[in-house]
Amino acid sequence: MSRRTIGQLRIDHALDDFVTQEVLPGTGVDATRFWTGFSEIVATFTPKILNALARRRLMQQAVDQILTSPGHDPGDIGAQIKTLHDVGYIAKEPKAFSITTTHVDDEIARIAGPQLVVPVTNARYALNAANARWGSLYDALYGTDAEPYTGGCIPGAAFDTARGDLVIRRVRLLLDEIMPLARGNHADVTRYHVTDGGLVADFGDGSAPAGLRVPAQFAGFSGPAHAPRVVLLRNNGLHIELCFDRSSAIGSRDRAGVSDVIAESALSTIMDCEDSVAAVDVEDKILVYRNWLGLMQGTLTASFRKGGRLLERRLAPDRHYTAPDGTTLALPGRSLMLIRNVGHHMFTDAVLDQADHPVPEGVLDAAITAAIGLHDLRGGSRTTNSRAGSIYIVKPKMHGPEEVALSNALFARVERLLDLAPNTIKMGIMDEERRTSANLAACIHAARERVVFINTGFLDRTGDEIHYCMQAGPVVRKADMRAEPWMAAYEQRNVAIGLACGLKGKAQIGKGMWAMPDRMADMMAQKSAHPRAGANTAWVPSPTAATLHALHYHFTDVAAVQARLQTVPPAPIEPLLTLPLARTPDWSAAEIREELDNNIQGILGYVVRWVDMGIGCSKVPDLHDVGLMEDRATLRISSQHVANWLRHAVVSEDDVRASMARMSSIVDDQNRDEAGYRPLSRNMTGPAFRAASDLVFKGAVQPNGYTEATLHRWRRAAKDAAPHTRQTTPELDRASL
Ligand SMILES: CC(=O)SCCNC(=O)CCNC(=O)[C@H](O)C(C)(C)COP(=O)(O)OP(=O)(O)OC[C@H]1O[C@@H](n2cnc3c(N)ncnc32)[C@H](O)[C@@H]1OP(=O)(O)O
Ligand SMILES: O=CC(=O)O
Ligand SMILES: [Mg+2]
Repeated sequence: MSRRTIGQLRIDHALDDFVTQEVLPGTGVDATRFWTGFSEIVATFTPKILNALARRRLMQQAVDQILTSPGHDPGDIGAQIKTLHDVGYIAKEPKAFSITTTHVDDEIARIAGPQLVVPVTNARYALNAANARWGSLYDALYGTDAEPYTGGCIPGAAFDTARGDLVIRRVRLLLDEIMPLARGNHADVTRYHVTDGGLVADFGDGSAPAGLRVPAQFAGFSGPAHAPRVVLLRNNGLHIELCFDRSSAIGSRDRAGVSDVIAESALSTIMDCEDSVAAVDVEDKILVYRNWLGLMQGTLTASFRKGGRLLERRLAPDRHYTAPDGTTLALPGRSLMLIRNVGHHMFTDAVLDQADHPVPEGVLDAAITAAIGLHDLRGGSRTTNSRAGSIYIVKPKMHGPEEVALSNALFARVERLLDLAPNTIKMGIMDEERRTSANLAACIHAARERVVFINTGFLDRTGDEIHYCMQAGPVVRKADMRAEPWMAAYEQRNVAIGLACGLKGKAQIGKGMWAMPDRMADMMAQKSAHPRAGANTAWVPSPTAATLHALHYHFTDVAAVQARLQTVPPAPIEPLLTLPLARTPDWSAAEIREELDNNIQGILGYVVRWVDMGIGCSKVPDLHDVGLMEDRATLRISSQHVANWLRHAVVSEDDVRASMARMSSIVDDQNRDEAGYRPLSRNMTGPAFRAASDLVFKGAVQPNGYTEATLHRWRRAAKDAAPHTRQTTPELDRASL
């Protein structure tokens, strides 16, 4: 790896070339200034980050001491809280305050709706996610189990007319509920048209035409007023398009000629450089940054073959309509994009410091992803991302207010490097570590001028909870975790503290991921709870899930819910700190084996694709064949769970090894059609298997139970052994045609 020396740093040549030749031109920042400034930032922030990591270790040591001290009663929360205050785990609460963040886009501050997350390394998926601002309700209902229909939907099968009719009826009923006519039903309409700036529905039976019950829900149209191609409706700030085409297969069978109903879906998307990607070296980091650059310049494309056809995907244009008053109305064609950087605990050898040590990766991410954001801010992009002039960075895995303050200082320093006005770089704070939940108001206070979201990342949060009580005793089964007192307190407090800190109307209060991408009926039943709990966004794993989850925000006016909740105080801290320990473990041998197999199968199924193929987010079928979204956070939970049960002898090392052997065959079977897959059961000394072993057998001593160090080490070993095992890149997509 050849390097260029600038200031105190030695920068990988490929990264330097990428930054100098691709990122910086057009930003007004020259390369020497960028790298020299970056070198100063590294010199300032590396010791601070190392201190923060040392403090995490000291904190866990103090916790271990508390939890294992003779006579310690895990049920005595009062005593624990006192000690946690003494060791500084619980910080001083700030006085009442309101955040002062400005220049926030409507998608974050004012409109409630789904947030999509996508691995930014996959250009095809990333483009799909950006374009998921708009999605077909017909397709989402027809193509999933959200609309129960005994016939099912078989991918690739001929169109099932009965199922299609059911979907169309369902959508009309939805419209009757959220955008009703003043009289009659949408199902009976034979023609929609625009007269005198209002929407008119004819019924074709001689009865009088009807307008909308709430005429202001008519937001615009395109095409001729007497026969629009599109009618645009709006409810709770979210739009729905009725599309008309009597010559299309669907429209020709429809009384009113409706060919599709398109819902505004993913209002925002998190382009992820963190837990859903496998980026272990400079080559991978450049792929991450190059895709983000393509998104911020509006030039990213991906070519691939689908259904026998060659497709090229690019960013969707904005959408234009005639407003009811005759003026032109433009709506964004794409999700508002945020970028999730890595946490403070990651280091990258893409750049080495004066002691030849890898530099903090979060510092590199902050500088480069913000520099890339300049293309959007300075008008150098073919498409616009932030209309409010902000760059949105999501910062994960911060432990407590000092670490938020550290990120805040880092962002401020990057702003100076890039000549940005203070607080142009906004911060999303993942509430996903225990010390952040316990001090949430202080965390928000530490970034009060730039915070744009708090979000319950319950997956990492569960992993951290298990790691926290590693020494205290065996934890409950994974599926029982959600019923533990800490979880309810965590979710309620996040909303209540967010509202108390003035996030309403300025920022997002978000809920976590739906991790069963194929179970859309279950998602529809359960995720409606998120807006009802006062969250103005919640994570979804796919564009289809975004379109369906958007419906929840039509039924619940989150602004009204938040106004109501504003007087509800946060739950006390005691339940939040109640450990999820199995009080009198009485699991049968079969239950223990089932729990172990379930965890090991998830670990192996995810890790083999990560390490051997560089795929950071996978849908892994569980033992009941339910596809689960697995990423590094779900891996953290499973590996910590096994490590905890090993630590407390619920399972033995032999049990774990036997489970790993059994589950290897199952995972091999699940991947039998995957090109280039190397069976685990025939490769038990290979890097994937060894990574999985390290994750469980060394899990108790991994700082905070993080999986990154182990995954990176073994992925690098796999790449060294077989350098062709690359993750999907646009180039490879093209090459594989
Ligand atoms: C705890 C946390 O940190 S959670 C955050 C990290 N998690 C994520 O980012 C989840 C992202 N989701 C994903 O990566 C995927 O949805 C998976 C891996 C879970 C499932 O992927 P697949 O098995 O390929 O999905 P499936 O076959 O059902 O659908 C594929 C199609 O959906 C699209 N798609 C699926 N997920 C996404 C997504 N998140 N964004 C954009 N498009 C997506 C694909 O582009 C593809 O469409 P295309 O063929 O037109 O390009
Ligand atoms: O990042 C999200 C989580 O749940 O963890
Ligand atoms: Mg997380």
